[in-house]
Amino acid sequence: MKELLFIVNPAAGNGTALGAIPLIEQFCRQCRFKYEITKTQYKGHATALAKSAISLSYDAVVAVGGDGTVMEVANGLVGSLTPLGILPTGTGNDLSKSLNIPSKIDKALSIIAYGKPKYIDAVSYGDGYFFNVASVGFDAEIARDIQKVKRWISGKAAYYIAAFLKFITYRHKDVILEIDNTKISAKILLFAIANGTYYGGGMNVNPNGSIDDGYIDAILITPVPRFKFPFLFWKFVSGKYLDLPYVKAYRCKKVKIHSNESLPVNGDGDIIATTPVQFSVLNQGILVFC
Ligand SMILES: Nc1ncnc2c1ncn2[C@@H]1O[C@H](COP(=O)(O)OP(=O)(O)OP(=O)(O)O)[C@@H](O)[C@H]1O
Repeated sequence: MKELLFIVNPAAGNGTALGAIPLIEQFCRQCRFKYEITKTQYKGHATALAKSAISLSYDAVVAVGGDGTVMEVANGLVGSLTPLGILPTGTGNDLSKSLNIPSKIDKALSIIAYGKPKYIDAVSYGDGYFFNVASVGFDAEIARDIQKVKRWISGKAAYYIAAFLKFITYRHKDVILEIDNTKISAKILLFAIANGTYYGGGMNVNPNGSIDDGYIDAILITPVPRFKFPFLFWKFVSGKYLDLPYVKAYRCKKVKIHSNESLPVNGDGDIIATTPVQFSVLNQGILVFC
């Protein structure tokens, strides 16, 4: 008989995660699983809850929420033998998309109930780990500004408004990148450090990436004329942009980013740091049902 712990973020997906609780209970009763459901009370709580669950030998600790919740739970489990389960009930759910976890709750629950966990890589940024995609530049500034927009508007509309405002106001940034042993000075539209493939609500940033190969894909996008944005945006969303003259991709183990200006760093949809920042890949960092 399986024993599962569900960590539910009541704030995720405008209440979608909370709405999943009756389905979780019904599913676990039908499968005759032992289960516990606990709700987070504050930002960061999920990491503490997951950490203290490691010694209790659950068959899985399940993050019920969006990318932020998953990152917090995963940070509590990284390096342990306790597998992570994911019920994608947030606004973005990009890591789930990178891992092919279905968005329907009953199907995602079946993967945890009947699937086998596999190792994926984690990427350290000093204070913790991210598991999908980090970035600096255009999209990281949107991730920062979205918090202000959310005071007035919730959900995806907040993202579209923050993105539109950034499109009008963005100034390209000067950075120095150290990608393994190669040093590059560049002006960037954005620079992505990708472990998974999808981010920003389903954009295919890293079409050739693999989340379990022991490598990071570093993707440098240099300035693009503003009038070309709409055309390139479509290419970016569909993952058909790596051969454009503005784009260079590197497969590596370590990345450092320096800049004169302190720049926000987005990791799995949240601001996790500011520059300077250093990333390194941890191969087989966490077990996940996917
Ligand atoms: N009880 C809580 N109250 C408020 N915020 C919380 C609570 N528990 C966790 N959080 C925070 O909620 C944030 C959003 O969570 P998550 O990303 O899972 O949901 P989301 O709906 O996908 O949000 P986003 O719009 O960021 O994608 C996380 O940064 C997390 O730290």
